[in-house]
Amino acid sequence: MTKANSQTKSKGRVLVALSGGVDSAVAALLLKEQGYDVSAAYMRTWMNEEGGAVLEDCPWEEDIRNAKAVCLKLGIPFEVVNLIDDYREKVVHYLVEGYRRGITPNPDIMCNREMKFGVFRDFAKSNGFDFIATGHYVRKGERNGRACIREGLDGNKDQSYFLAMVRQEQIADALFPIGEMEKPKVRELAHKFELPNASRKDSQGICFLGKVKIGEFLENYIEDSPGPIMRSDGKVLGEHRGLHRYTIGQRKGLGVPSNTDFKNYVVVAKNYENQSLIVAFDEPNAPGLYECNFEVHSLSWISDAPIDGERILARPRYRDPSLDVIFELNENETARIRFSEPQRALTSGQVVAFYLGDVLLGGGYYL
Ligand SMILES: Nc1ncnc2c1ncn2[C@@H]1O[C@H](COP(=O)(O)OP(=O)(O)OP(=O)(O)O)[C@@H](O)[C@H]1O
Repeated sequence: MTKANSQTKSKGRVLVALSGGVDSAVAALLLKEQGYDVSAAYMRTWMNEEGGAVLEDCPWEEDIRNAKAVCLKLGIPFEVVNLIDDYREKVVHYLVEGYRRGITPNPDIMCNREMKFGVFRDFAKSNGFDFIATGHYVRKGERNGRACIREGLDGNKDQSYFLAMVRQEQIADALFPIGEMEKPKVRELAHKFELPNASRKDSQGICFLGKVKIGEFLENYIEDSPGPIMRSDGKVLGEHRGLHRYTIGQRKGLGVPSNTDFKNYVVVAKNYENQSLIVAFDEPNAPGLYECNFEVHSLSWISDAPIDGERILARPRYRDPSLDVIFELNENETARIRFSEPQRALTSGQVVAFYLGDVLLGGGYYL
């Protein structure tokens, strides 16, 4: 086919968010096969230069090498977009301030709303692209005549939860080419087309933290602020280095043995008035550990808010199944939800995602 021919037949210009991993590489491959005019860009969000020793392991250079090699193989243009400042402001700041305030933020969800479908999308639009694409395991659908997101076909890889806080305009021109596929098929395609990263391991964890533990990262930003570790009956068991280092439901790293066979302590509350970390035996009746009722705030809907009588499902956290809930919409983008079974350790700042069947409706934050 001549260049002119291929251009007239193009389905439009798409900028693929290419991470260096296999999923977005196969997304780019599929779009090219489908007749789009494909370019790719790597978002540079790592803050290795300011994180000093903590972040020196960051594999961003390897990511870029992989992304570049994929583009060379596919014969598509590649560039690195430096979004470090935006990332610092929109994700890192939110993460650090959230921990400082005692909530448990979700930087992956923020990264999707503010970076991939925010700054990155704006960059694509201002450079004349018709679409952006990612390697997320989600499908595009339609609800009430508007774009919506459905769970990925591969139930084990579904990433719709992470898109719970994006809005209609952010996804209207987004493409998710691998959402209809199962992961083994994605790998198989990568091998078949000899993509240079076909055997690369899947990435894990918060996008910029890599191998670094969140506690170690936060040490760069939040000073220790010690206080007592206290049992719910008031007995002091030890001292902690700062409430921001703990989250409700945490069992590991507490440093206080229960001295009771088959029983472990678990964090059930953080009391900021006297800086005390409250622990209890990890049992179903531990105070505050299991709840059915939750207040949710800052609700965000991808198309329309659900209407009365719709059977709403809620996914309390990533990888949990979506469950029936009683949903009561209140004013000011708040709601009250009730699960039929008690849920363990859902805590302020975490996100609940709402669904109608496999359609992602939106999400909100636990109060
Ligand atoms: N640094 C980055 N630059 C560009 N796009 C990115 C970057 N990080 C993630 N993405 C995009 O977001 C998608 C989901 O990111 P996630 O970190 O969950 O990766 P993943 O599921 O392991 O996918 P991949 O195999 O493509 O890395 C990726 O498929 C890619 O499209």
